[in-house]
Amino acid sequence: MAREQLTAARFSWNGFADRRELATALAGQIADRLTGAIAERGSALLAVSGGTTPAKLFAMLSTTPIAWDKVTVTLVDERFVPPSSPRSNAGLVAANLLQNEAAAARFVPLYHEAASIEDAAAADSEALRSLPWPLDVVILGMGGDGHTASFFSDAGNLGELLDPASRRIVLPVHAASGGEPRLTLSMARIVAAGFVALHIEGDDKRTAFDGAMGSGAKKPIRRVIEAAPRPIEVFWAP
Ligand SMILES: O=C(O)[C@H](O)[C@@H](O)[C@H](O)[C@H](O)COP(=O)(O)O
Repeated sequence: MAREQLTAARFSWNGFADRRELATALAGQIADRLTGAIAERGSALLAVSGGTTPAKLFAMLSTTPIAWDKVTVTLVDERFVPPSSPRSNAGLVAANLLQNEAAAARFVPLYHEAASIEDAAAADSEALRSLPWPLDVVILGMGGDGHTASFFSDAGNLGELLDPASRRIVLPVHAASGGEPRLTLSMARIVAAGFVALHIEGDDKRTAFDGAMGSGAKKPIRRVIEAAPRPIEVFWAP
C-alpha cells in the first residue's frame, strides 16, 4: 500500500492508509532498531508512552521474534497510580506489550509508593541511572493540546521538563490538564535516543500536530521536535 512520506526540517511524516498498516510498519522499525542495538552493545533500551493509542502497536510488537531477553523496557511517563489502576501506563504495557515473545523483556516501572511524587521521582532517577543509556528507541504520543510525555503546558516546572541540558532522568509533574500528578522522563533523555517516533492516530491528532507545528506559541511537542538532534519520525493513520 502506498504511503505518504514527507520530510520537513525536523521531522519525517509517515502516513498510512490504516492503523493496522501503521502498527505493522512501526513495530518492524522498532524491532530492527532494538536488534541493531543488541548487535552493537549486547542490550537495548526502549521507552514507551501510555494512553489509548499504542495498544495495537504493543500487541503487534509483542509477537515480533527478537532477543527480548536483552531488552529493557521503561516508560516515557506514568500517572502517579499503582499498576492495578485502569489509569496505569505500567498496567497497559503489562497487558499489551509484555506478552508473547516480549514477555522475556525486563520492565522498569516509574510508579513506586512514596510519600510524594517528588520522592518517587528522586527514587526513580536513582533506580534508572544504571540502565544502559542512551535510549535506543522512544515511542511518544501526543495529546490534542500538543503535550507529549507529561510535558503539559500548564505544568509549573515546564522549563525544567524541557531543559535540554537537564541531567535529571525522571521529574515530577503537577498539571491540572494532566489529571493525576505524573512522573516523566526529562526531554533531555528522550531526545538523546537513537530513534524517536511520534505515534498519533485520527484526523483530530493530525490537525493538532499541524497546528502545533504552525505559527504561534510553541507547544511541548514542537519544543521536543526542535530540540531533537535527529529528525523525529511521525507515524500517522486516520
Ligand atoms: O500517560 C500518557 O497519557 C501518555 O504518555 C501521554 O503523553 C499520551 O501519549 C498522550 O496523552 C496521548 O494519549 P492518547 O493516546 O490517549 O490520545
